[in-house]
Amino acid sequence: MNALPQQDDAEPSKPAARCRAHKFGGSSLADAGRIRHVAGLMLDADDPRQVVVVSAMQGVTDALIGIANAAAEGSDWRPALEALRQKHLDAANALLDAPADTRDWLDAQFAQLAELLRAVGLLRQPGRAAFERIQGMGEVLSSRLLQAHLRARGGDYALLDAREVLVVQPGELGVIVDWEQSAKRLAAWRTAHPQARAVATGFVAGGKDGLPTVLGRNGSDFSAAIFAALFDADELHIWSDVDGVLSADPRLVPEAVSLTAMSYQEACELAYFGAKVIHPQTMTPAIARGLPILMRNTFNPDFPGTRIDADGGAGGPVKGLTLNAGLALVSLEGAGLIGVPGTAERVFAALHAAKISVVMISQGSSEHSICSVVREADAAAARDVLLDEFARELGSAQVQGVQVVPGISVLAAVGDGMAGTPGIAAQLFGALARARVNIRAIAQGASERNISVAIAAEDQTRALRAAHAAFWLSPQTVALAVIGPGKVGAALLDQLQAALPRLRSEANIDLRLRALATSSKLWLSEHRDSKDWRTRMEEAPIATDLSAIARHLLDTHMPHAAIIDCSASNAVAEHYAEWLAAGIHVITPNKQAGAGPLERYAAIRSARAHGGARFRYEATVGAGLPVISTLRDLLDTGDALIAIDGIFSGTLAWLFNKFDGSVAFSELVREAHALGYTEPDPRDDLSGMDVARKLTILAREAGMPLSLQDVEVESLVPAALRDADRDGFMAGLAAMDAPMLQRLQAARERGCVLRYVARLQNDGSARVALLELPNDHAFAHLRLTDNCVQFTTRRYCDNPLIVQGPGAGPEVTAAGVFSDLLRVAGALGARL
Ligand SMILES: NC(=O)C1=CN([C@@H]2O[C@H](COP(=O)(O)OP(=O)(O)OC[C@H]3O[C@@H](n4cnc5c(N)ncnc54)[C@H](O)[C@@H]3O)[C@@H](O)[C@H]2O)C=CC1
Ligand SMILES: N[C@@H](CC=O)C(=O)O
Repeated sequence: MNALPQQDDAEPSKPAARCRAHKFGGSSLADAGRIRHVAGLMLDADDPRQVVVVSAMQGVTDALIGIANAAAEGSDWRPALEALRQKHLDAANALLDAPADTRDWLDAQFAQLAELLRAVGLLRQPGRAAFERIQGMGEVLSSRLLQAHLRARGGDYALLDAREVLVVQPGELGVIVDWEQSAKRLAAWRTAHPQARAVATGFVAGGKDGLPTVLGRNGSDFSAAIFAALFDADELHIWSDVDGVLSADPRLVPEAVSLTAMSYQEACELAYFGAKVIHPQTMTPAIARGLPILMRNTFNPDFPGTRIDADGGAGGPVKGLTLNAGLALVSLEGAGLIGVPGTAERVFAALHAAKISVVMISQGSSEHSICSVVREADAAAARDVLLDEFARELGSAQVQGVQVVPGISVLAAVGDGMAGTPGIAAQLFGALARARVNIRAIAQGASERNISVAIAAEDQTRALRAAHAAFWLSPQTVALAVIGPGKVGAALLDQLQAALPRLRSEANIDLRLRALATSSKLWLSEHRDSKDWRTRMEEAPIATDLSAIARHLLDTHMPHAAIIDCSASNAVAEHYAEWLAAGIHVITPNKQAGAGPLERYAAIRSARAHGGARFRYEATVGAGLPVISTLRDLLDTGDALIAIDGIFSGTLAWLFNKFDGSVAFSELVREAHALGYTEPDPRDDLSGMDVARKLTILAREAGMPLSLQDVEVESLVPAALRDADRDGFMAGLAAMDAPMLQRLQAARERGCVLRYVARLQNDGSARVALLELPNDHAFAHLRLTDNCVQFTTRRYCDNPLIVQGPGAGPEVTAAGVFSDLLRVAGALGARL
C-alpha cells in the first residue's frame, strides 16, 4: 500500500494556514446538551482551518449492532430502531430552530436502514457489507446533527461523509488505508467544499469495492488520525470525559494524576495494557508525521490535558502504571527442557495455532520452566494444547507437567526514562514487597520501557497503589488504627491531625485514620471524612473485637497498614504477633509486650522478621527521649554494655523533685495523675513496676533474656492498698503520706535526697528502688519529670553516655510515638 503523504510543499514560500483536527467520542455527544457544548468549543477555537471527527452518540453503535443481530435472528428489531430514530429526532428538535430539513433527512436514513434490516431478516444473516453499513450509521447521523447545529449557530462547516473519501482494505493486522486514493478523493471533495471547517464521520470508510465499511475497534480515533494526516493538520485533539491520560486507573488509584506529556511509545505501552489512551494502531498516521496528539476533556476544556509526541516531555522514569486483569499463568516445567533449543518456539506455535494470545512471557535462564500469561478464558485450552504438544516429553518424564494458575493480573510500569536507569526494578519490587504482594512472574522488554509483573488478582489494587506511590506519582498511603485514645492517644491524634497536610505535601506520605478503639468502642471507616476524631469516637458503636481492626485495615487496599496501641493493656499486646505476621506495622508506648512473657516477646520479634512489618516501641522507655535507639546504636556499632543506671520514671522523678513535706504526698500523686504523668493505674508507678518494665525492655534490647520477675523491685505502695481496685487505691492514697514523710525526713537528716533509681548490670542483675542520694549527686539536680539514663559501656566506661530530659506527659510521649511512625513511613518510601 502506498505511503502516507508528507507535508504539503507545493508552495514553500507561503506558510499553510494552521489546521487542527479534533475528535469527539460518544460521551461528548451523548445528547443535545452535550452536542451544543461541543459546538460551542469548536466555534470558539481559534483554528484557521478545522476538521471535527465524531463518533456516534453514546450507546448508538451498540444499539445498532443489537438491532442487526436481532434482525438476523428473526427477532423484532423495530421498537429498538424506532427508539433510535426518536433519539435523533429529539436531538434535532432541541438543536435546530428550523429542523424540518434535518428531520426529513433523518427519516430518510432510518427508512433506508429499515429496508436493509428487513432484507437481513429475510436472509437470516447479515452479510459483512450490510452489517458494517448498519454498524457505521451512528456516525453518519451524529455528524449531520453537529454540522447542522454548527451552521445554525453561524459556523460555515461542510459535512464530510468518510464513506465517500477514505479508501481502505482489510489487512491481517487491521484496516489498511489507501493514502493515495484517499488523498485524491479528498482533494476532489475540497474543491466541491471550499469551507475552512468541516465535520467528518468517524469510524466509517469506503472499501475498495466501493461499499461502506468500518475501521474496527477504536475506529473513530483512527479516523481522526487519518483525517489529521490528510488535512495536513499540525495538531490532533482527542476529546473524551477525562483529564487526559492518567498515571493509573483512577477507579483503583484515586490519587492518579494527569500526565502532562508522554511519548508515542509510552502511550502505546500504556494502551496495550488497557489504559484509557488511544489505541496504538490509531496512532500510526500521527507517529509517521510526528503529529502531536492532545488528549483533552470536553467537560474541562481549560485543562491542557496530555500531549503525546515524539519527544514525550520531561517527567520521572515511570510515567504510568497499568493493570491487565482476568488472566492466568500457564507454565511448562521440566528438567528435560534445560538447554533444549526450540522449546519456546513449540510453546508459542502451539498457542498461536489455537489462536490463544499470549499477554506476557517469562523464562528463567535455567530454562527449567517457561511460563506464559494468557486470558483466563483461554487457560484450559492453553493447557490442553501444551499437554498435546509435549505429550512425548510428558510420557518420558522430561516434562513434569503443565500448571495453570487462574486469578492473575499483570501490573506494568511504563516510561521511556526507565531505559538505562538502574534501580527502577528494585524500586518496583521493593514497593510490592513492602505492600505484601507476591510476584509470580516478571518480564521486561529489551527496550526497558516496560516492566511487567504477574501477581494474584486479589492483590492488584494494593499493588497498584504501592507502585504508584513508589515512583512518586502519589503519596505513600498508610491505613492507620489507633487503639486507646486516652491521654497519650488523644495527644497523638491531635498531633497527627495538625501534621497531615504538611506530611502529604512535603514528605509524600498520606496517613489515613481508618480505625479507633477504646476498651468499649470501635470505629471503623472506609472513607476519608472531615470529622474530628473525637466526634467519630462519640458516634462509634459499642464493640471490642480487636481482630476486626486488622481485617478492616487489610481490606482497604492501601499499600501499608499500621496499628498504634496507646493503651496499657496486656490483652491488646496479645494481638501484636498476629498483626505483624499479617504485615501490619505495630507502634506503641505500651510496655506490656516489651516486658511481658519472654515467649510472647520472642513470638512478636519472629512475626516481625517473617511478616516484613516493623515493631517500634521507643516511647516505652523515656517517653519522647531517644533511649532505645541510643542503646541500639551503641550495640549495632560494636560497643558492649556494662551497666545502665538512671531515673526511669517521670512520675517518681516529679514526685520526689516536688515532695518537700509542705504538701501531702498523696496530693502530689493526684496532681501527677491529673497532669498525665502516671500510668492509667498510678500504682504501676508507685509499686516500681513501671520502672521494672522499662529496665526489662532495655535488658532485652541488649540481648539479655530478662523477665520482669528477675527484677528486684522496691514497692512504695502500702500493703493494705496493693489488692484494692484502682478507685479504692486512689481513695486510700493518704495512707502513703506518713511513711513517705518519714523517709524524706530520715534522708534529709543524712544530707540526702530521695530518688527512685534503676540499675541493670551486664551479669543480668536488675534492681529498682528508692534510694537516699547525696545532695551533690547528678540525680539530685534533675528537674520536674526529667529522666536520666546513663549507659556505661566499653567505649563509655569512665564517663557514661547520658540521655536526659522530660520522661513523662502525653505531649512528649505522643511525639515519641509519632517519630516511630515517621521512621516506619520513611522506610516505606516517604521523603523524610
Ligand atoms: N503518660 C505518659 O507519660 C506515658 C505513657 N506511656 C504509655 O502510654 C499508654 C497510654 O497511657 P495514657 O494515655 O496515659 O493512658 P489512658 O488511661 O489515658 O488511656 C488508655 C486508653 O486505652 C484504652 N484501653 C484500655 N484498655 C483497652 C483495651 N483492652 N482495648 C482497647 N483500648 C483500651 C482506654 O479506653 C483509654 O482510651 C500506656 O501504655 C502508658 O504506659 C508511655 C510513656 C509515657
Ligand atoms: N508513668 C510513666 C510514664 C512513662 O512511661 C512515668 O511516669 O514515667
